[in-house]
Amino acid sequence: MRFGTLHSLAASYLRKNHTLAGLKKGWTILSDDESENILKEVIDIVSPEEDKRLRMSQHGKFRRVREEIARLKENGIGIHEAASNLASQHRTITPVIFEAYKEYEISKYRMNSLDFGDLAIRAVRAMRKNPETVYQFNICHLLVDEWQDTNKAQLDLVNMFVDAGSTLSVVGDDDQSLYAFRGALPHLMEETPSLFPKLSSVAGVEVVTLQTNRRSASSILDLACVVANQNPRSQKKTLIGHIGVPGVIEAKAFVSDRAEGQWIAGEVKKIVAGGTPHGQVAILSRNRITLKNVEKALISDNIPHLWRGNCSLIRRSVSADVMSYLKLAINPHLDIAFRRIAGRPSRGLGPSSVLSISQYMADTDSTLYEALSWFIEAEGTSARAQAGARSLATHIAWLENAVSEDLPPREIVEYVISSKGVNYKEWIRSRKGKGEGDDSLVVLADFCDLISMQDDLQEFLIMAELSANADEDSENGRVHMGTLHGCKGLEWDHVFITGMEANNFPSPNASKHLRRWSPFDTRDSSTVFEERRLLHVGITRARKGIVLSYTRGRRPFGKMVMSPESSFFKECGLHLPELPPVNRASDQSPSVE
Ligand SMILES: Nc1ncnc2c1ncn2[C@@H]1O[C@H](COP(=O)(O)OP(=O)(O)OP(=O)(O)O)[C@@H](O)[C@H]1O
Repeated sequence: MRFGTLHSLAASYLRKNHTLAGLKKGWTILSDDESENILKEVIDIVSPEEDKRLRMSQHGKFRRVREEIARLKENGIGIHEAASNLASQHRTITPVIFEAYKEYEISKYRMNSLDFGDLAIRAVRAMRKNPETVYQFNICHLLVDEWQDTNKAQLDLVNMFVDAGSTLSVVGDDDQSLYAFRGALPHLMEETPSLFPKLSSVAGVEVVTLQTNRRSASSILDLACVVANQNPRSQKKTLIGHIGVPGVIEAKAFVSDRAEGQWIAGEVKKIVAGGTPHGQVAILSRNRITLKNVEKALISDNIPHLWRGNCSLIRRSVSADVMSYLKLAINPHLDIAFRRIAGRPSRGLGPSSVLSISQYMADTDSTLYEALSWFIEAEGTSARAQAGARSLATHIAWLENAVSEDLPPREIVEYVISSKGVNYKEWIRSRKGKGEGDDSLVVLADFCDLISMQDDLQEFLIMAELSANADEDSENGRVHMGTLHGCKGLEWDHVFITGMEANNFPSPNASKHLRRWSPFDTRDSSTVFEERRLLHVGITRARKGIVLSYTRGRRPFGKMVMSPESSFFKECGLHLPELPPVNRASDQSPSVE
């Protein structure tokens, strides 16, 4: 039996069949930072000002192009399909976006690398051309959880196995579909029976509705159903509670975020004093920014807490440096990794040296690695830069050789960090307090510990990127803080949902955002359906108690912003206590509720 994500299934296929997918041995997955850096360079090449939708700040342009390319990939639209789309009468892609997409793909091709969005698309394309390869995995049954979050590219991947004779079970909940903005299809559960004609014609599709909930108290489930049933649906949602504890639902109103934070911190203390561990409490919000004051209150009250988010070991700067060396070891053409480590440790290769190496690379269509050899001999290269380039070239050659000789990953890392090789550790030590985190050496030790458990470098690099992209596990000894999007699949005894303001939740930007980014499935685009599903997910995380809180005046960025309460209170039939009239003094009061 094999376990994994659809991404990792596609990655395994590509490892086995890299040539069929147009990849060379040693291909690597780019981290999000690496893909972003490539895209930033692409933006400069493609004259985005020709697209009137892209007449905005540099950062705005970049974000928009990045998101449009991601959407195309999530919808299974590779560069070939994008070219057909551009040429068609009903095109949904603009010439500038297509050009950016193409340049981005060319850069990745040159670097023998893929981004996350490529995995399913590239595997499916190779499978379609070589159908016999689908049988390599010998999958007779496939079970996919969280099916409602599947995008078109992943659906195509699943379909390849189904077409090859595999049976399929999917588990999901349309009311927990939160990723339309990332390409998930909002009615996937409902439509699934019709999406697999092969299964329907052979054995039929059996739909099993799971209504018994063994997590939450009945009153909490009733509230969740009230929210879910506000959305149009073919069948009314009913959940039957099975745990025998009474649920507590509270709606709270505060004049200021400071008051809200202090109240929540006080409640957490009471809950913990009653014998519940910190790890059984979560404070969630539509946006991280509305949790700022809660965090301050938790810190002031010395309440241990944990932010969920992208803080994994793999994402730390030190790990990213060492990973770049490792990626270069198996793929010396990965320019983006090369650029990261050219000056880490510093070796006389400053930005201008890296720039001339890059220019040579662009002019001669070579890689940075090849350009390095040119740079060493080039006229005008300073002795210091020359020495730096020479030492770097020696290191890369050593690393390449180590991989071809199958040296264990731990020995390769040892070369990178120790004085017998790159001497990275010493450099990090010397940088303490000069831009590197104080705990960098600890992070480096943790990373080395992790690598010492690995046998296969390429597999490790692929899996490390995949796992760093996944959500982190919650830790039991700390109050969890995070966004509603990040809380899927988790559960706590007590949940606080803050920031229930009209200007925050439902997010006034949500429909605009969905309309812009879901050009392929616009059914939900002008609605708050997805925001309701988000609230539904938040409520169903709680076992025993849920608090929904509204704050009249917040200072998200220093300036006070006032807002009426979220329309969700009324929809839920929850009544808020009345607040005193607006007045500067009471708005600063820490304890008005
Ligand atoms: N048969 C059972 N008996 C007792 N407890 C159960 C049973 N099945 C599930 N549970 C408990 O119910 C809770 C929810 O289960 P689980 O996480 O599997 O549901 P889910 O449908 O995946 O939830 P969601 O998708 O909403 O996150 C868990 O605490 C789990 O331990």
